[in-house]
Amino acid sequence: MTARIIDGKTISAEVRARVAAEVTRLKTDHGITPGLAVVLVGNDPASEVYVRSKHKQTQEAGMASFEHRLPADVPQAELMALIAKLNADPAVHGILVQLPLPKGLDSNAVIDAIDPAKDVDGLNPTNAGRLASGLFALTPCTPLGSIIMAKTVHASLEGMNALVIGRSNLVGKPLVQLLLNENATVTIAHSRTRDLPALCRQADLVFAAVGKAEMVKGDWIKPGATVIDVGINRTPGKDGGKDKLLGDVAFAEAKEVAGAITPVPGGVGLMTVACLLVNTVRAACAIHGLPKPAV
Ligand SMILES: Nc1nc2c(c(=O)[nH]1)N[C@@H](CN(C=O)c1ccc(C(=O)N[C@@H](CCC(=O)O)C(=O)O)cc1)CN2
Ligand SMILES: [Mg+2]
Repeated sequence: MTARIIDGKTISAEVRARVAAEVTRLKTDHGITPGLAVVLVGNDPASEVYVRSKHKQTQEAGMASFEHRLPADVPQAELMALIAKLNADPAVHGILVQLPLPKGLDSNAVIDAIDPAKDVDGLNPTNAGRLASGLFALTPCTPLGSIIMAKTVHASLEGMNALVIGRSNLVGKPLVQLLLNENATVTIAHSRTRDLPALCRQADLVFAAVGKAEMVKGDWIKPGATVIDVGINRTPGKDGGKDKLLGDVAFAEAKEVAGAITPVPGGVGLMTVACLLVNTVRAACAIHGLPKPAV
């Protein structure tokens, strides 16, 4: 059996179209233009690409995009002052600080300083705690996108055995909470987990978010399982050729066993930016006291 490919390009385009329709409604019915501020510190090439893509897609959805670029040696106090300014700006409904920050800057302090109502990355401890408590929360974009992708295969995740490999604040931990909200039975695995292949073979849903190229092998996958690959591992191209992107799953092997699988590139990564737009619209509605939008 060859797995169905869960196509991030198509699914993210559908999400972005729904966001654009919601933005039109907010402008027409309420005179609100959702605004997203993205802060990029330093000039990490991958971060530059992601920030450009966020700017372009925010504008395409009809929202206001504010880009703030700071040098890698910016003092922490100056970055904190920018966050305070954005927190107070009524045109800004979402604030995102591109990660990782250059060495010497305290990203926890920065994330902590973002107004939870504008924290469209869902990383502020208030949003993390609210998500864990089952309350309305802005939730991290990659886990949100991963759930949307899994639900294109299974209308309900209730009762399914879900394995999350990785326990980062950006992906693994919030993904566990989102899966619990879907009534899945969740196991979280990490670098100290014993016999990961055996654990993986029991999972109906596998979410791989470890950051190790092709770590999850084809014979770890239960036949027919759904595999969501969150890994984006950049590996140098052969003979000085273009860099290659590899997921955390050995795709060629896994697709012969799985029922459905996301590719890398063209999978979850594309959902990250689409879900950022979703969160910005959700934040704008909540800030203006409007009901949760249909995105
Ligand atoms: N503040 C944040 N920083 C980072 C996040 C985040 O969610 N918030 N996630 C990643 C980077 N990221 C967005 O910021 C991101 C990663 C990947 C993609 C994407 O479109 N991937 C494509 C391939 C693109 C390429 O060629 O490099 C794909 O998978 O098909 C978008 C956004 C870390 N930092
Ligand atoms: Mg991400």
